[in-house]
Amino acid sequence: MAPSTNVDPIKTLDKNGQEIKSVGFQRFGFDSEVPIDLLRSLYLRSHYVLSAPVEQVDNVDTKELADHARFTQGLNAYQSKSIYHPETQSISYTTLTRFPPVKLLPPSERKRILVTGGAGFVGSHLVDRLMLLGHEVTVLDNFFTGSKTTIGHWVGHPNFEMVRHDVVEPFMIECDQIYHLACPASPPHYQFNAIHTVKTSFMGTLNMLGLAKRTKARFLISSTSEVYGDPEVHPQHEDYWGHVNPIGPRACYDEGKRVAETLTYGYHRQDGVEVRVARIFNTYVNPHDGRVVSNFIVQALRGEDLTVYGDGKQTRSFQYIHDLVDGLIALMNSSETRPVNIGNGDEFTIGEFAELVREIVEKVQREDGVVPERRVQIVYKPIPIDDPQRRRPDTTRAKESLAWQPRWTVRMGLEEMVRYYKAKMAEGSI
Ligand SMILES: O=C(O)[C@H]1O[C@H](OP(=O)(O)OP(=O)(O)OC[C@H]2O[C@@H](n3ccc(=O)[nH]c3=O)[C@H](O)[C@@H]2O)[C@H](O)[C@@H](O)[C@@H]1O
Repeated sequence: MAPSTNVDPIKTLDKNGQEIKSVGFQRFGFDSEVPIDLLRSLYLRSHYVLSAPVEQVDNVDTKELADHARFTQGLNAYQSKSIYHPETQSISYTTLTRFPPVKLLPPSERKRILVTGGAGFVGSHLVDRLMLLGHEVTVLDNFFTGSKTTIGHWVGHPNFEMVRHDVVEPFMIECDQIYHLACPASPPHYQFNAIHTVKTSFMGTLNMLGLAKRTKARFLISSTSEVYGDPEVHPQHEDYWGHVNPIGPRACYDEGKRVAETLTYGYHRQDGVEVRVARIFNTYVNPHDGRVVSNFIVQALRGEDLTVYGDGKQTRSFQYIHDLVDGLIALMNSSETRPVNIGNGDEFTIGEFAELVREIVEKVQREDGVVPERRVQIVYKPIPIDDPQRRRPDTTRAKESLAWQPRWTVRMGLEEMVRYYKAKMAEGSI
């Protein structure tokens, strides 16, 4: 059952019109470069579901195959296709018997890397990269917002381990590096159980710092632009102390991350733990996330109106996941111990962003010959409490200390994301 090849694969061009064929780089003695096509082939891997009635499993809809082929471009040998049977609402999973090639590193270069929250959106993309680069990766996740399907394609690989574990409880393992990403990050998710969110930030970070201290592992925490709150300084530089409401509905996350940073520097000063602090700014995310990028794309693809909260004049600056993963790996392997903003400086009002998503979805639909029944509209809903009014990172420090700057414009990233969401919709998983 070979995927259709008579479709034009998507191509992403950089700011100079050159096709982007790989992500990552070699810096600070750590090689993080992998082909982008290989990464794309992983995204759809365990979701690679085709619809077919039970009796027709060998003859599935080629339109779905075409949508997948368009996104993944190749590497069919490593794809597995599960089958969804609509009439019985059941799924026949296919598990992988062959993994994509990973680098063979000498033991002296192969690191044992722990990724907490490794089944989340950022975590799973980081895990893909670290695995392809030949490291030994252990994922800890409680699967509250993360999902096994994001990293299922590595289960069984000799370099990979996945453990269901909540970081609020201690965890013992030997490791060289810890990427501590575990914490729900979407406002509806982190407000769902505010106390557990604070506990995750405090107890989780305490436990992982304790582990770093015992093993002498280098510790990187994913902090957030939310430590700046509703900022009075624009753009936000790392030296700005922030403007956070300590008792509002967002406080469980904002204050949680602030105390997590406090703990991190406590262990650094008192116990000499090697620490790295990444303050991550808005990043494109998975469907069902509840944040603005996924809401708008899914709404536009479904032909539903785009919901702008408030008057849409509040601003955000969006970065693509590959840039973020590049930034995290560069920071981990650099000698920078101060907090570093990782984000894209292209600032949009949410109203402008809604229009951009609508325009890009329309462009993709035109390319695919889809004629929507009507043009989706932009509708306005109440603004959430304490919603920050302006947000844009000052990334001077990342540029100077890590030689890092974003490669993906918002438009490039959005086009790829729309294609990805479309492929997932075609298989029925959105
Ligand atoms: O990524 C960040 O830097 C941080 O900010 C996010 O918070 P926020 O920027 O408010 O994320 P969204 O929920 O995506 O909202 C962005 C803006 O779009 C608006 N929005 C959101 C969703 C929607 O359907 N429509 C809409 O207009 C929100 O009101 C807000 O003004 C999250 O709290 C954190 O994941 C993260 O650490």
